[in-house]
Amino acid sequence: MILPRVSVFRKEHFNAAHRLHNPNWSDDKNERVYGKCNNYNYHGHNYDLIVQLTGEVDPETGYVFDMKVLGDLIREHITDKFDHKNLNLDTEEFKDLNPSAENIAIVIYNLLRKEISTNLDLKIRLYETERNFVEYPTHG
Ligand SMILES: Nc1nc2c(c(=O)[nH]1)N=C([C@H](O)[C@H](O)COP(=O)(O)OP(=O)(O)OP(=O)(O)O)CN2
Repeated sequence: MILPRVSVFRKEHFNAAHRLHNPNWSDDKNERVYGKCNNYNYHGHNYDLIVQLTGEVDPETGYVFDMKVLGDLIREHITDKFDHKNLNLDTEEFKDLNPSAENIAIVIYNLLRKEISTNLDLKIRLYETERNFVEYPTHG
């Protein structure tokens, strides 16, 4: 029997500070490429995170995945780690990784992927501002 596949979404939120900076470049080049995002003393964003899971609807529960449990997983593995943190200074993940929206989405994906069955496709959408957002991965 072919079971219908549905996507479920959970939205969470965290605030964090960061600085976009490439240590292999001169200060001038960093300023030219990243502009105000290279501010020496960091700057903050209100990140909106949308986690998408896609899979078959379990005929017994009617669920693809319990969205309450998904919220708990995101809080435990993502927002408790990054909320109200300076990503460059306070987190292991971005010690040597530029905390662009793209890299933050990849890090979040890799942290959550370990927690969720591979029967489910996982996709991350991260809003850095109301107008700037990224998705990872680009397929699935
Ligand atoms: N590919 C990427 N481009 C940019 C990133 C990024 O992570 N990946 N980050 C930034 C800035 O950190 C931040 O997003 C601010 O960008 P900006 O466009 O200035 O922010 P707003 O949308 O709030 O401002 P507007 O007034 O709409 O310009 C930049 N680029």
